[in-house]
Amino acid sequence: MGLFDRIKKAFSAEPEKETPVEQDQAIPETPVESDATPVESQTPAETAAAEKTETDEPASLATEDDSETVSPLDTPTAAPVNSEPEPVEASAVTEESDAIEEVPETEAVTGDMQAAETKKYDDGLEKSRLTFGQRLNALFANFRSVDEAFFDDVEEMLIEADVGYETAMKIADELRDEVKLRNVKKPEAVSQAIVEKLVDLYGQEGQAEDNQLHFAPQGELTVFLFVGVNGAGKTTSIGKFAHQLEKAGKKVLLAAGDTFRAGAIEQLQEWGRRDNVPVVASAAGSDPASVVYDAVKRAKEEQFDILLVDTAGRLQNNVNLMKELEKVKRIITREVPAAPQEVLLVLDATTGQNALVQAKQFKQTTDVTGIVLTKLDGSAKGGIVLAVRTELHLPVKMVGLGEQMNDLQLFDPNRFVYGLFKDIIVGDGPQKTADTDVSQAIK
Ligand SMILES: Nc1nc2c(ncn2[C@@H]2O[C@H](COP(=O)(O)OP(=O)(O)OP(=O)(O)O)[C@@H](O)[C@H]2O)c(=O)[nH]1
Repeated sequence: MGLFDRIKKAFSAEPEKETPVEQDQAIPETPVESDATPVESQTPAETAAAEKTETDEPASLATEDDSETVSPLDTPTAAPVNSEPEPVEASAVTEESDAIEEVPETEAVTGDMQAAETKKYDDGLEKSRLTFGQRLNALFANFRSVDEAFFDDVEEMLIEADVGYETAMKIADELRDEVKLRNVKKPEAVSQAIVEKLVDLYGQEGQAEDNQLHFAPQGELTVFLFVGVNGAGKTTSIGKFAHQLEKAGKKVLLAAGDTFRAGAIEQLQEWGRRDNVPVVASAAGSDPASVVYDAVKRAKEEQFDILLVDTAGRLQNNVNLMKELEKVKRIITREVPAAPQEVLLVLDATTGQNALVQAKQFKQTTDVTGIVLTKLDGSAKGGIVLAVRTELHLPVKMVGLGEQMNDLQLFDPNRFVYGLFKDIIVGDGPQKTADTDVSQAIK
């Protein structure tokens, strides 16, 4: 089954209707507990309600009390529920009780959380979705037949949607073959074929594996280095990420490696206060490598789990700043040979093709392991994810889908594609999915 079929199946499934267990029987009323779970106790119903009203504060205004939200990254390795299922009332157990076992409460809880995550993607991608939808509509408004002029229009539409030139050509070429093969003539069938092609591109080259974040084994220090141009969202992403790691029970330390801009140090320190996470910082203008050295030393001595390193915004073509970045990286590796586990390039999705150019040059000069694509919520250029993926072969590991503390999400291609094309993909809207990648991210 191809990725596209899997997505359609996942999102059009109606599991509730088939089970004899009522939703409130499947989900226990009592607060869930787990020794392994540092997340505040919360009933799944509360979790769902909180997610529904989506009252979590904007990242810029966040306080320490954000207990109403549970994001995927809040989900630690262990499921946030008792491993012992709540007993189901005798009256609810019928001869169909086999089916009850097929819907364990853990799955129901996970389903609620997954629905909330899907909603974040849907909301965050609204602008891009509208753009794609409008472009497809415009394309088919003057549709006469599937001829060369039509394929030229398709190419143009895809380029405008920021999927990248190479990707646009590739899709248009494959579409020509597909249309011939299937003998497709109707606009709906052609538009479906376009979406299928886009979706298939995500499925290629092991996307499911390498968009994972890599952490050091338990008990060892993980270091993530954040790089990118000014204003891309590095500091904000670190702040959001630290918040989620901390809530997942990790001991997190931040390093204010952006010593170039005094405001950046203060900004990170402010995040440290909100997240209740310590920050290693030095005066503006000091050597970033020495700040990072101090941070690694402290992280090792005090047995922190994760160190997140902020760096100064730099243009990818500034040789000196790029050398400085290499020095920072060398120091980390000298002190912790397996680190940094991730060098995350933060890109601002609203900059479209410019983000692609930046990524190309950073990739040439630094060992970037993945992309954090921010501000997708403010961008109509969601197609850029495709371009980064197919033209640079760099995995998108996290996406910024809004200004809330929990709007930094692990990148999930299924949710992303659905969020982008849900108006076109045939289905009943977001339902439970079997995807558990997110909870596996934090080790
Ligand atoms: N809407 C939205 N805004 C975001 C997102 N991520 C970051 N921002 C905003 O983008 C702006 C810049 O973010 P910073 O974190 O300061 O960027 P930076 O890369 O650290 O910038 P320098 O410190 O100048 O290098 C801030 O106003 C953030 O609130 C996102 O996913 N969505």
